[in-house]
Amino acid sequence: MKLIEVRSYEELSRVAADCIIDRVKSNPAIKLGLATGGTPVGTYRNLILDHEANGTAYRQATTFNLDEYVGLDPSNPGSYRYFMQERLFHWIDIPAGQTHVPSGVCSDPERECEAYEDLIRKAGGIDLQLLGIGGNGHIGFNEPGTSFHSLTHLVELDPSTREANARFFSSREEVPTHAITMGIRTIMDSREILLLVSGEGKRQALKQLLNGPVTEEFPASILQRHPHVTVIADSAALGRQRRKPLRESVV
Ligand SMILES: O=P(O)(O)OC[C@H]1O[C@](O)(CO)[C@@H](O)[C@@H]1O
Repeated sequence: MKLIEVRSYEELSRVAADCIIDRVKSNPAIKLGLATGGTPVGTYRNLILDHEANGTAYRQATTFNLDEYVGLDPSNPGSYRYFMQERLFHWIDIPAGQTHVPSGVCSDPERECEAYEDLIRKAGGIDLQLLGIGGNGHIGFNEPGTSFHSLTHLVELDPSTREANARFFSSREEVPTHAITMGIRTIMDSREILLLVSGEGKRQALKQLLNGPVTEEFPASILQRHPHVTVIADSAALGRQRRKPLRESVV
């Protein structure tokens, strides 16, 4: 894995956006895997600023989001479809039909999962997958114990994940109990992965990701086996201050 150490969340967001912009420019019909949560918000802000200032085009791009809460329709502000509309899709020139988020309100979740896998496969797979990491090592909504062979599936959320995501809802009880998520294998099949880690709260998870064993008890650890992963981590997550702006190393 390549590790890029940055000083701050702002720098992390700029570096991540620059990487995405670079890939979009060299492959305008790119298939992008996208993430939600607090971490990628600054990255999306930078993509929008760049689109406005430099006209980077997303007309030919296709996106696949990692996950969606079960029971929340796209008009619900807690849903990930709503999040993506507000934070990115509305502000760039990507056609709505080329943005994909699993449906949280389908009548048959199992079929929805299979259909989502099919969509990704028919698109030719994901070129670049953006990821955040949960404090317990989850990627997407793949909680500890998830099989490394899993494809898109229905999950019951860990209480710690519901607790961590309660900040996006008006009360803890409103956080859905289930979600549809790309599986670990779906994520690992991406040709390139960009993982963002920010803040003191992620320090332990980052340490385990970089130095721990590969185990299903810590889902993100499988990324050590992917041939093309870049981790961008800020000082707070690394637990050390950086005076110089950027440092790249192979870990
Ligand atoms: O960026 P955050 O809000 O810390 O979340 C980390 C991860 O947790 C999730 O929000 C799921 O709980 C992922 O979508 C995200 O990648």
